[in-house]
Amino acid sequence: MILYYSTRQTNPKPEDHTIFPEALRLGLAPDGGLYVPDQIPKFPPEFWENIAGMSVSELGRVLLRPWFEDDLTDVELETLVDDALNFDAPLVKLDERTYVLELFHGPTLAFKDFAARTMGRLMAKLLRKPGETLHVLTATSGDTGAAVADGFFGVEGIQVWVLYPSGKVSPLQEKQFTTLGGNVTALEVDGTFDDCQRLVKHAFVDKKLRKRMNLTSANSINIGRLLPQMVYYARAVAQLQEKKLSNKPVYVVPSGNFGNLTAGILALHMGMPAGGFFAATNKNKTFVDFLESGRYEPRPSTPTISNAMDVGDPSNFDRILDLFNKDLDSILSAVLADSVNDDETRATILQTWKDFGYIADPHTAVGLKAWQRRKSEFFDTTIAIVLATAHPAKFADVMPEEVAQHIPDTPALEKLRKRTKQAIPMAADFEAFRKILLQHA
Ligand SMILES: Cc1ncc(COP(=O)(O)O)c(C=O)c1O
Ligand SMILES: N[C@@H](CCOP(=O)(O)O)C(=O)O
Repeated sequence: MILYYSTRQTNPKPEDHTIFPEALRLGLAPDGGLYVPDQIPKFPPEFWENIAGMSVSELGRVLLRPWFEDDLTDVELETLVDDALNFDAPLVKLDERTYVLELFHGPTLAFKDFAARTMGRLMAKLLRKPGETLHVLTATSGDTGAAVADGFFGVEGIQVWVLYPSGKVSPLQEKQFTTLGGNVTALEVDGTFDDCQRLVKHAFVDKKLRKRMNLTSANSINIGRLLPQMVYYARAVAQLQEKKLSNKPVYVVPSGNFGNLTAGILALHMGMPAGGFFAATNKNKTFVDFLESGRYEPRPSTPTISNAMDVGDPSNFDRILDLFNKDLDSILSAVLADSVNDDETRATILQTWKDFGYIADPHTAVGLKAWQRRKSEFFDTTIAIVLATAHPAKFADVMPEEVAQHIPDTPALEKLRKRTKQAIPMAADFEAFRKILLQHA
């Protein structure tokens, strides 16, 4: 049975472990650490070599099976996964060595849909109790809020709170989580994304609040978010086989809170073939500096045009350390990192359009630029899979006009433009947050 312990436990004893539904419910461990699994099921090379033709949901059924052995029957898991993961992640070729894995074909047009839809269904199945409300706290720099709002909207017994930094998300992202109403309440925080994340984390260690309210988190601090994110990495492997390409690509991951990268590393531990991981950040480069200096020095985030990655203190850092037994050399043997500024991001969007007729959103462009700059450090046969984390239509306002004008219509987003924003303004102050929450306890 897979059990979970907190990253803050150096030598976890049996009583420090918890089962999946409890880790899902608590979100953050009571000591403020992140839950990590005490073992990772491994699939043999023959499995990974023979997955051509498997869809996202077929891969989800197989890969997630060992993780939920004690929580869901085969039929329950299949139904849940088929319903949640009902869209593809196409692998698109740019040149001989560069492919993009498009993760934006879900309802809110960003990679968060894979996990938010699966997690919403897991919470509804495993955590809801008749007559009780489960309060789902979510800090967002744009996309998580949208995916969680969509994935949890109208689910009975669940109240979603989305905290976002005022003026620091794109207009369409904001509309995605401020116009639904119902069980989704948006809190517009006068501060940065890091402030939003701090307020959410504080709520989980506030004993009074926890006693009065059934709280959980839909951010990547919750282990329930990361397990489903492994599935699209496997879909990339399947497509490499379909295209008869090298089975050991480098995965270039545009990174902010490092949930996406952590999910890739979990997949690696499950036996997924990979030539390595490449974390691409914008100017918020706490992790890049850590790999260079060995010192983790979080700092306030600064705004960029790849706003969803504006994170100065990435949540999943401790999980990455844990997955590599806190050994910097082991991390360095599997993970490279680089930082890309806004001018380089804009230039890459333009160049990618000119060279390949491909429209990359600013987050994907950060990944493309990092790969272009460092690809000479890899064998000439190494190919990169750059994770395309969002649809460009969400960020048209900050993209070069010559490219933005070619973004295809996205009816789902167009409809949003006419909707009216509803958000409660809030100072970046825990007492203010607690007061609002307690009014709904
Ligand atoms: C479009 C986009 N790209 C990249 C990221 C960074 O992902 P992660 O926080 O998992 O590192 C985010 C936000 O999470 C995002 O919304
Ligand atoms: N980039 C994210 C920030 C929250 O990250 P998460 O992966 O921890 O939910 C966003 O778009 O909201």
